[in-house]
Amino acid sequence: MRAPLIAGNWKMNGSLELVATFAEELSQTALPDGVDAALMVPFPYLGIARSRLPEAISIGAQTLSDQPSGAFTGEVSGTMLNDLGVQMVLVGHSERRTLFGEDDSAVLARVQAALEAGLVPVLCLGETLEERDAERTEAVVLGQLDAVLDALSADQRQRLVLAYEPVWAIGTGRTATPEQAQQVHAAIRARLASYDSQLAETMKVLYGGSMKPSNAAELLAQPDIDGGLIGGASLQVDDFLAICQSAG
Ligand SMILES: O=C[C@H](O)COP(=O)(O)O
Repeated sequence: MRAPLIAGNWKMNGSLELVATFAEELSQTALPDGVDAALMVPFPYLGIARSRLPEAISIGAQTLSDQPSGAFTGEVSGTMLNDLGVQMVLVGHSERRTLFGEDDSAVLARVQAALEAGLVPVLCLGETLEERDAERTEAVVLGQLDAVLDALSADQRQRLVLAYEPVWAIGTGRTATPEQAQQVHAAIRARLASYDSQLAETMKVLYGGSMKPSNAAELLAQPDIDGGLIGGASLQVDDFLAICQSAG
């Protein structure tokens, strides 16, 4: 049984005031039984988010360096994140792949750095609209998955969370239909089974891309969708909580 995980990704948004709002609301509102929640906040807010938000909410970063330490001005290592009590980190988000040139080997290096630091990597996968139109969705998504899983040990693979995010649905208001999302999630699950049947049973595969309170329930009802990676709607505490309720 995979407990659903609702993870908010604030991207480069938010403020100390928003952290305080979430801290207040989330300390007054219990999450539904059996639902895990996480917030991926910008680097400057990680420490205060960890200290002010309830322990039940995991705190995540949005990227990390592929290096453990050294002369890499501006970078943040997995060990530093761990020092702050951060538990998770996004890796391979499409905005990192597209805007910051992170290819599959850069993504793999960051997954390995996260594992080395004791963090849970949330590995993001997804196709562009052009790739979907060319009927290459599964080839692209499974290729991104293999590029990481092939290089990890069986034990390391078990520590990942996956997020399928069709690039054309991110921040566009255009959500994959539940059937479209389920089809890709099922293909991911089948590929996981080709590595290890236990892995396919236990690994959480989240959906991301314009998930909001009005569409979360039907997406989360799909058998292979184990939660959501929420961008825009995670900036409103009421919307974030409503999506957590939908997962309950
Ligand atoms: O990480 C979150 C995703 O990029 C989804 O963002 P969105 O919910 O604003 O479409």
